[in-house]
Amino acid sequence: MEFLQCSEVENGGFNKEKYGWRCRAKLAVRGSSANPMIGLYEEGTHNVVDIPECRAHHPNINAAVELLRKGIAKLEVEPYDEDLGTGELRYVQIIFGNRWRHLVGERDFWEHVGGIDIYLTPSSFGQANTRAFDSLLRKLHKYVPYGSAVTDLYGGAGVIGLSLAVAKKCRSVRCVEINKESKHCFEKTVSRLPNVDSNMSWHNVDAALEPLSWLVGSDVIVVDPPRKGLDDSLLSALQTISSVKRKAVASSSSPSNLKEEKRPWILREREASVSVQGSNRPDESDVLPQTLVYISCGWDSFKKDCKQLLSNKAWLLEKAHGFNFFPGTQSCCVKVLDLPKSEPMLDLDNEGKGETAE
Ligand SMILES: C[S@@+](CC[C@H](N)C(=O)[O-])C[C@H]1O[C@@H](n2cnc3c(N)ncnc32)[C@H](O)[C@@H]1O
Repeated sequence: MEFLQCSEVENGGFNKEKYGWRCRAKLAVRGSSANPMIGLYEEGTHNVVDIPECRAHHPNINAAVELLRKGIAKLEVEPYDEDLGTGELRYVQIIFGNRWRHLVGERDFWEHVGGIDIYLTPSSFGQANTRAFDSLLRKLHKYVPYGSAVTDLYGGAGVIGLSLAVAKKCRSVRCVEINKESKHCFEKTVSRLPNVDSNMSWHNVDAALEPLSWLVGSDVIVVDPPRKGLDDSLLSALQTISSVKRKAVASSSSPSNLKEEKRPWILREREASVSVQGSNRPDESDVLPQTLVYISCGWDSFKKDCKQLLSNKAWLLEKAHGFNFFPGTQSCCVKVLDLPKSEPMLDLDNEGKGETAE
């Protein structure tokens, strides 16, 4: 399929920094084989709007759509008909999957974000709007104390964790990611980091499995889940950890007293998929998270998760910031910092319009 060429969009065939084009597309196909419509739903309907010259998509996506249009007509492929439930082609996804063929241009794709060089492959998650992401990271850095132990859940190639390792001289950074394709990106990125005396590791693990074991040992937890939000098991682990912490404070437990408590989790030695050791390897099993940073690209799931975290005062919301990752749309990316010290500042029923805009 000629579409494979679109992987080049991800691999540096254009200047994302400058234009901020979207380089992935999921489009609906309707109409007839003679006159196919390939585009997005009109707001609030399932009427497909043809967008042959979409200005938000990279031109290569538009070119691929044009090629598809010709192919549908030539091969007489019948687009889906929602009323009749008939047809052969309903949606197309452009630039997805984990098999890529290098056609032209540089084989390696690096971008500079969060103060470090990041290596990305087409099959690893990459932020579409690097300029907005860079602003988000710079803001995030301010909330992470120097020398923290950080766990970066839903970490992709580890961009957030590794930028923190460098900027905040973190004593440890653990990145947890379900997509094994991102391991190579983490390794390559680490290879270009300046000298950092930090224990850095990347784990190919489902964050929903044994989440407590990722929370214990961290001062700061960063979560950056897909649009569906946090997994239930992680949400309840975050609530559990908060109540353990409150109990510890109430009984003025020292860390060593905490160690003696019967704890509901067992820290099992895990085999890290990638591990880079700094000189400092303290026993972190008594450290509990003080700060949770929630990066969200799904407002509804974020509201739901946040309400649950704020219930029973498990966590208190300190700050929220909105970032315009998708210019020309109503979507924004929200970064929230939960710290157990002040009252909520964000009105969760205000449909995401009340935060500081960046
Ligand atoms: C919004 S992306 C964020 C990636 C990364 N933080 C970044 O900024 O590049 C969400 C990531 O979560 C990963 N993911 C989805 N479900 C997961 C799970 N259950 N456990 C761990 N990672 C998961 C996805 O593969 C994806 O890389």
